[in-house]
Amino acid sequence: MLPTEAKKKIDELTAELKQHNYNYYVLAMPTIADYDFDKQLAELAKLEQQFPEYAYPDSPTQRVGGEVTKEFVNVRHRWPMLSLGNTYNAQELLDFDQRVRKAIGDNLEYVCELKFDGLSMSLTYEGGKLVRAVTRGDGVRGDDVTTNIRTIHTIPKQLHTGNYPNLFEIRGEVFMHRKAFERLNNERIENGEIPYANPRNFASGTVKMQDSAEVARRPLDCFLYGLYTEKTLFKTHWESLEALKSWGFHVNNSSKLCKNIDEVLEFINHWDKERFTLSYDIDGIVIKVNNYSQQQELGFTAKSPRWAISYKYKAERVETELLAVTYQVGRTGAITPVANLQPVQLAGTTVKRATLHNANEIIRLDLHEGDSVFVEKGGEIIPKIISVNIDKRHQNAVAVEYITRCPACGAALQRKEGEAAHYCPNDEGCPPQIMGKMQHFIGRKAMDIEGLGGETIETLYEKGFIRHISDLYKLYEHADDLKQMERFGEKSITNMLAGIEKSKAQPFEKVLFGLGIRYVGETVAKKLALHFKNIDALASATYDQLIIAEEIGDRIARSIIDYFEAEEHRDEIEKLKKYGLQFVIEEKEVTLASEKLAGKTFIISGTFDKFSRDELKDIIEQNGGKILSSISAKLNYLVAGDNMGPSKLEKATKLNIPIISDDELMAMLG
Ligand SMILES: NC(=O)c1ccc[n+]([C@@H]2O[C@H](COP(=O)([O-])OP(=O)(O)OC[C@H]3O[C@@H](n4cnc5c(N)ncnc54)[C@H](O)[C@@H]3O)[C@@H](O)[C@H]2O)c1
Ligand SMILES: [Zn+2]
Repeated sequence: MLPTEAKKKIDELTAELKQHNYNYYVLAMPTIADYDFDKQLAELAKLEQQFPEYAYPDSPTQRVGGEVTKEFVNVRHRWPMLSLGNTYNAQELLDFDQRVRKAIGDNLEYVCELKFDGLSMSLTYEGGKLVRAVTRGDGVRGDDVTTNIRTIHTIPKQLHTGNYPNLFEIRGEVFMHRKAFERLNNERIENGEIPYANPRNFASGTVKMQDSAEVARRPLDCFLYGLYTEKTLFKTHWESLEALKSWGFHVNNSSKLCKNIDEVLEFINHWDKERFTLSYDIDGIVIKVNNYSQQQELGFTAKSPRWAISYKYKAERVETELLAVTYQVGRTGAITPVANLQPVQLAGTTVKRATLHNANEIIRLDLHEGDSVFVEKGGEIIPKIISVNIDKRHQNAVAVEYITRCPACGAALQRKEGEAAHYCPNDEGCPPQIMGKMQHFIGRKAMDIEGLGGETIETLYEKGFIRHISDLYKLYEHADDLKQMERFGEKSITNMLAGIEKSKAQPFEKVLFGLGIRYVGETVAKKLALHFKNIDALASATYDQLIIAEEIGDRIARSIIDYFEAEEHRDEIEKLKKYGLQFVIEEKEVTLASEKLAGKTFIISGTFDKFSRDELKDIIEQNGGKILSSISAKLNYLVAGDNMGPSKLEKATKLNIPIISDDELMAMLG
């Protein structure tokens, strides 16, 4: 290669890889597969070796890829947080083993660990208390995300007495279990938000949120895998892992001590198949030299330790043809472009469609009609188009152009500031939105109406029988007309009407979820119902009153206020009330355990290690106490846990209200 060519290529690759690092670490929305990223990085490293005069000192080959953000206080790491070299095949691993043995001799052991696919976190403990949690950032400095990390139940906030040093740092991986990911991602899809591609991105996006109440709603977990102390306490990594377990840390039990590289390869092969049985994603195996003094001898490169390496599993990928791009309109009006593909086998299933997320994705792929595309389904649950095979593009192929009007109702699409999705604004007149809302309402998790399915809703809508949710409850007036219709037997009509009648008994929380208020998923609806007890209290709640409720943050509070401001929503609720739906929570009979808190009022805020907020609330009420909905001079006690919002704290302090812990509350009960 000519030097001028090399320089151009180095410039290009450097710029491109930096952008990918930003997408991956800061936005948590990567646009290229890890495998391709690593291939490009290796290409750049090779060119830099041949033409060192053109290499940039801050090249992505020399630095950890992340950065610190402006939203958090940034903290310098006592020990830099590095990356890991990676390999994708056995030969590269054997080369690693050769290099290691050349440097330290043949007398060595390896520890093999699962490579959890999340984001690394550094935790500092002082006197057994968690004092700080910091992201890797650029490796030298990271973001202080302590309040968010405190919401993770498996991270101890206070260690039991033990023989741990007074000050130490421990590192691990924060991740999200696949089940939680699916549940929350489905909620996002239902709410018309853009889903995350995989649990890693979801976890990474969550840790960087400003709203700790929202973080608490998204269950994260953490495995710890590294101890850092001023004085070396143990001879080997394996011993330190054992100690971490005994101090109460969540250490993964699959790790294995291996005598040689053959045992390492065996471990890798074993987990290549077994990894799908885990409840979380791993993207490979980490291999570490066990002995600390040997680690020291091997040392570090600018970016990663020489005593460790990762073996990464490849995601399965196939090539197929793009048949057409179609557009779906969700119940919230969000438009989702979908790639319809020539059916192809991938990871054990037939793939016919892949999501394209939004207009940006089509631009990123530079998608043209009839393109041949690479589709992947690795840790990702939703198949995704990774890239286009440009070599196979037809001459004169036309670029795919995003629609400007709603495919269902023709309204001009809108795009909100800062959002990637386009919306159809015509929520009162756009058929898929109206039907989508009704389908959501009758669904199993909402009103669970027997004898009425999604397709029937479509037919009833098309025939003009229903326009709003409330119309379902006057359907019986049309029983005779319905029986005249094709495909509807007398029996099925009777069943359907009975199902609708029965749904009037569904509890308030289900009705509330069924209304389809943006961001009010199943869990949030439950919390709101418990807290506000009835729809009128919820509808008239102020912003301050809303964010006091458990798990309700800024975003949800605003959405609720918007919803109840709309007159058509209030009218609809009045109609549903008249039909006899439940808009008040069913009060459980409370048997008083004691009268010790009689006449006293409480507000519970923050998160607690030993109790959920609902449990504390029950305890207070069972002992005669009362829960208030907002901080005022009438309040006797604020029970505060971790992560209490600063505004609440300020208000309580101003009003001179005693702030007590859960332990102090228990002490009041004797
Ligand atoms: N697709 C993209 O756009 C894009 C962009 C940047 C980076 N990436 C991917 O990220 C990788 C680089 O990221 P990286 O620097 O975080 O390196 P890495 O993820 O390959 O390896 C280092 C990390 O592994 C994690 N880890 C998990 N389990 C571990 C264990 N048991 N012991 C020690 N560490 C463990 C730690 O968080 C550590 O920081 C690249 O190889 C690439 O695949 C992708
Ligand atoms: Zn429309």
